[in-house]
Amino acid sequence: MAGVASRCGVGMSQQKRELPALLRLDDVGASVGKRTLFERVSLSVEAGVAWAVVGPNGVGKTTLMRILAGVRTAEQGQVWLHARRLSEYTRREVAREVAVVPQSSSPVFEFSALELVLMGLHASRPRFSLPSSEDRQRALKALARLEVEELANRPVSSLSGGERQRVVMARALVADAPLWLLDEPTANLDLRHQLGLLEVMRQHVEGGGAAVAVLHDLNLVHRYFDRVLLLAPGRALGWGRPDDVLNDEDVSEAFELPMRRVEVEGRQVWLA
Ligand SMILES: Nc1ncnc2c1ncn2[C@@H]1O[C@H](COP(=O)(O)OP(=O)(O)OP(=O)(O)O)[C@@H](O)[C@H]1O
Repeated sequence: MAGVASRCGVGMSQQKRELPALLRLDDVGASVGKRTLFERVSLSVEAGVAWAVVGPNGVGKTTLMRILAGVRTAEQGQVWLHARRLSEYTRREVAREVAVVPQSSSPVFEFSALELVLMGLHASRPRFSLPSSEDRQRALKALARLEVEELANRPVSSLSGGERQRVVMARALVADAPLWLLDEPTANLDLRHQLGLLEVMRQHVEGGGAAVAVLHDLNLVHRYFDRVLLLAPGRALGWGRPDDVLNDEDVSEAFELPMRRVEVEGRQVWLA
């Protein structure tokens, strides 16, 4: 395996030098108790770029997303949002910059789908203000974009896993935050809706936003993501362009399973 540094050299700063980093990780590491999950991860999330985070169960993907969202402090290194340390922002300031789609969300209260989507607007509205009719139209449009408009008045607790996932994605869409953090956004979705959701993410990125998403399907990484971070138990194996980072040797090592990448009709496909 080549060293991490050689692959990190495929930094986006060389590719899109003109675009400022929204989020930057400097030598970031995380551990739980005495167990190191990963260390020395240094990368930039720039406008116009989608990053995927991949690796086996329990390797630290959600932990990393929590660090990027500012709800967990990294044991090592620094995270920068624009030019300031992420830790210096208030929660409300972070929410204006970062929209989060968590791995799974169980509603505590009986909100309707529309109310849940409207929560995406809270950070950019005066405190305790009621949503305007324009806000409601925006939220309905976001629900329609995710093909769940007809669920607007349904209690979120009554939705199926896949329906709820798309409603939560609509909340990110309406928030208008430049950076999206998506933790397994496709987990509960059938293939058509997985592709639809990733098209929505792509549109956000092409429009000058950025995204970081945890994914388990490596085939989708090649198709929808510009950069990937590959985590293995105890360390980050590499980060950079999917075609470089996701090689047979490193992917097999990370997942502790012999895996092979083949090309089918111009697409990269993984075989186990
Ligand atoms: N508060 C905690 N206390 C103890 N261990 C924790 C805590 N939070 C996370 N862990 C452990 O840290 C490891 C990484 O968890 P994390 O949720 O980041 O993994 P993941 O890569 O997202 O996994 P998955 O693919 O299963 O979602 C796991 O072994 C988890 O049990």
